[in-house]
Amino acid sequence: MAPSHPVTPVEHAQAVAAFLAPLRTRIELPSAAETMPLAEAEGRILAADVLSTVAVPPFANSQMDGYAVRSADLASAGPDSPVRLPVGRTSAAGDPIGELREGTAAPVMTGAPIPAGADAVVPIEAADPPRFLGIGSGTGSGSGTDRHDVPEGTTVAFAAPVAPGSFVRAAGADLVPGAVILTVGTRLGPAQLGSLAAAGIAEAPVRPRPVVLLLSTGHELRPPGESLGSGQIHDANTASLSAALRESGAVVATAFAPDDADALLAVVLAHPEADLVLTTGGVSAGAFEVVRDALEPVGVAFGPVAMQPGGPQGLGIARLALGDAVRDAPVIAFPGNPVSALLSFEMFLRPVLRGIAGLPPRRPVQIAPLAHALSSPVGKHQVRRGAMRGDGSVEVGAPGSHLLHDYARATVLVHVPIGVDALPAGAEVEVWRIDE
Ligand SMILES: Nc1nc2c(c(=O)[nH]1)N[C@H]1C(S)=C(S)[C@@H](COP(=O)(O)OP(=O)(O)OC[C@H]3O[C@@H](n4cnc5c(N)ncnc54)[C@H](O)[C@@H]3O)O[C@H]1N2
Ligand code: MOO
Repeated sequence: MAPSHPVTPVEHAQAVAAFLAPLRTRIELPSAAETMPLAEAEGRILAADVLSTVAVPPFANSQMDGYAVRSADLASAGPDSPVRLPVGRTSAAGDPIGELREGTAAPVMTGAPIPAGADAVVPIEAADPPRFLGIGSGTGSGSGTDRHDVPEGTTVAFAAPVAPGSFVRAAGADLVPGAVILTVGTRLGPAQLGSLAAAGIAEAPVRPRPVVLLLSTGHELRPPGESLGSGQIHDANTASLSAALRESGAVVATAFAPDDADALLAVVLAHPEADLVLTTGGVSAGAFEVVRDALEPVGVAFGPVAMQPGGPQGLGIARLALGDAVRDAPVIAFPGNPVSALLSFEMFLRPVLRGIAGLPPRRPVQIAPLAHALSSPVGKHQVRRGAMRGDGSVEVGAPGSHLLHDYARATVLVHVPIGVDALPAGAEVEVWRIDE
């Protein structure tokens, strides 16, 4: 970034994406893959194609509760000339594959193997009688026992022919052995995890997630839950940015650094696992700018972005001395005001992290008319928090970068571009939905 004159938010977003490109490349290396049990793989990205070694389903099975038949046996069946067949042995889900004797019909339940020799299923509703008699666990033949055989002499009639293959789910219909189940880069959601499980796969190769050290700075901060002394406030950024980072697929470590440059560097050095250090606070023009003081001399550039809130930003590799060795720590520095910090995340970091995580990088965008007039600093891209009204217009809240509660109630972010100093009611603005 250019530290002396403001860059546009678009330019800074591109700079952040370029800055994190090496991290993305590293994460996407096949050799970086981790093997993860399915139960822990939700939301992760596949690091390699996954192939099936088995057929799914593994055997031909019935799509309906009914009778497995040879379709040829019913060729002459009609309303006036029903075909009556002796009832053979039942096939229930979980039974081994049986065999259908020629000229018989075998009760078959949904998901049960089609007996060898059968090529079609007639649903029970189309049989006469249209219900199973003398089989199952409710037949009174003794508690807990399932009856698979009907009494000798039982028959069933069919009043229509059946096409070969009717209601038969073929072996391998979902997956054949050797088929690619999912390709590299696929995000593992419910259907993907289920499909892997159906193919008997218990663990998957996934890409590592970026580890972000989130570092809040400022003597005035106390964790929520603690009482405040004079001049102190509760730390909001750790909560908001931790959630934002996790929602975008990152693993978060949190730390706090007081307003002391050496202490801040020590915290960074104590977290070698971090792929990225994200700081909040201590970057503007005050006399106690700990982030700037600590990191500017070791390589991080600070400067204004023409955005409001979120103007002061920092970006760069901090080269830190570690005994005789050095450690390069990629750093992104956000301003401390809670709205500024969260909007900085929204504009600069969220799209990149979500791209790495296989998530849609952009918010849903729409154009909406303003419910009322507003003003904006002409040299800055202003991002206001707003809410959609029932009539489709957008009501815009106050611009202050300390008004986090307003943000919490907002449903949209309202964008007022550089070069605009005022807009009348009814003017059309770009809004990003944040309520999904
Ligand atoms: N003379 C100037 N003053 C300021 C300028 C400027 O250009 N010239 N820029 C203003 C803008 S814009 C912003 S944004 C802030 C940025 O300040 P810092 O990043 O240095 O942040 P701090 O001074 O540490 O804090 C600002 C504000 O936010 C509160 N804060 C900080 N961290 C947290 C947290 N984790 N949770 C809740 N609140 C936090 C802090 O108490 C301050 O009130 O500078 C302006 N000033
Ligand atoms: O740019 Mo600051 O982020 O407005 O409060």
